[in-house]
Amino acid sequence: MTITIALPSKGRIKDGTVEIFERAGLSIASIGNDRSYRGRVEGIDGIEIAYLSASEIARELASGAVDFGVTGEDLVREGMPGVDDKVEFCARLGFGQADVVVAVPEIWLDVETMADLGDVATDFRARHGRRLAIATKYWRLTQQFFSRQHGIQLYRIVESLGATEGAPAAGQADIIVDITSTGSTLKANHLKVLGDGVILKSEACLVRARKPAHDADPRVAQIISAVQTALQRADG
Ligand SMILES: Nc1ncnc2c1ncn2[C@@H]1O[C@H](COP(=O)(O)OP(=O)(O)OP(=O)(O)O)[C@@H](O)[C@H]1O
Ligand SMILES: O=P(O)(O)OC[C@H]1O[C@H](OP(=O)(O)OP(=O)(O)O)[C@H](O)[C@@H]1O
Repeated sequence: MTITIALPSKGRIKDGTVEIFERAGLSIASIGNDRSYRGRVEGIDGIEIAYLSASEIARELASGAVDFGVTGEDLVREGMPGVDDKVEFCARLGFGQADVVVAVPEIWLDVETMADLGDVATDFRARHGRRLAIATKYWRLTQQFFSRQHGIQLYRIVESLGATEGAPAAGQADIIVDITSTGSTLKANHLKVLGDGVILKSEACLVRARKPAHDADPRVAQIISAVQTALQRADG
C-alpha cells in the first residue's frame, strides 16, 4: 500500500511544514521537475507526497483520499462532522497559530460575553424584525458553539467567503465568526472579540485519516514518531 502525505503547496504554513519534515529526517525529493506537485520520502519506500492547498488537504483527509496531511486544525474541524472518529491529530506543530473567534461591533458596549449575546439574539426579532445574522465561513464550528455549547438557537448564518470582517459595516450581517492571529483586521473594522468568544485555538497539525490498514503498517508509526521526536527535541 502506498502511504500518501498531503503537504501545503503554498501559503502561511508551507515553510514551517518543510522545516519540521527536515528536522524529522523525512527528506523529500520531488518527482519530476521542481514545479512538480508530487514527491517521495527518501529512504522509505512507498510514501508519496501530494502538494495541495491547506483547505484541499482538510478535504482530502475527510474523504480518506490521503493518509496523512499537514494543515490547520480549524480547517479540519470545520470540514467534517464527527471529526475525532475520522482523523487523529498526531502532533501540534507549533506554527500557523490563529484563533476562530466570535466578534461583535465595538459599539455594542453591553455585549461582552456569549451570555450577553444570547440575550441580544433572543430580543433581536422583536427589535429588528429578523434574526441576528452571523457572517462566517466556519458554519459548522459556529453552529456547534452557538447552538450546542451556548444554547443560542435564534440566529442566521450568512456565508462569507472573504472579507468577513467587513460584513457588519456593509450591512450584510450583525456579527462575525472568523480566524484571527494579530487582531489587526478586527481592530481596523471596529470589532471586538467576546471574553468567552474563542471557539478554537488552532495551529498547524500533523493529521492522520483513520484507516484499518494503518494498524499493521510500520511506516505509519514511523512517520508519527519521527515528527513527534523532532518536536520534542525542539522543546528540550
Ligand atoms: N491570520 C490568519 N488568517 C487566516 N488563517 C491563518 C492566519 N494565521 C494562521 N492561519 C492558519 O493558516 C491556515 C490556512 O493557511 P493558508 O491561508 O496558507 O491557506 P490557503 O493558502 O488560503 O489555502 P486555500 O487556498 O486552500 O484557502 C489555516 O488553517 C489558519 O488557521
Ligand atoms: O488577525 P489578523 O492578523 O488581522 O488576520 C486575520 C485575517 O487574515 C485572514 O485573511 P487573509 O487576508 O489571509 O485572507 P484569507 O481569508 O483568504 O486567508 C483572515 O480571514 C482574517 O481576515
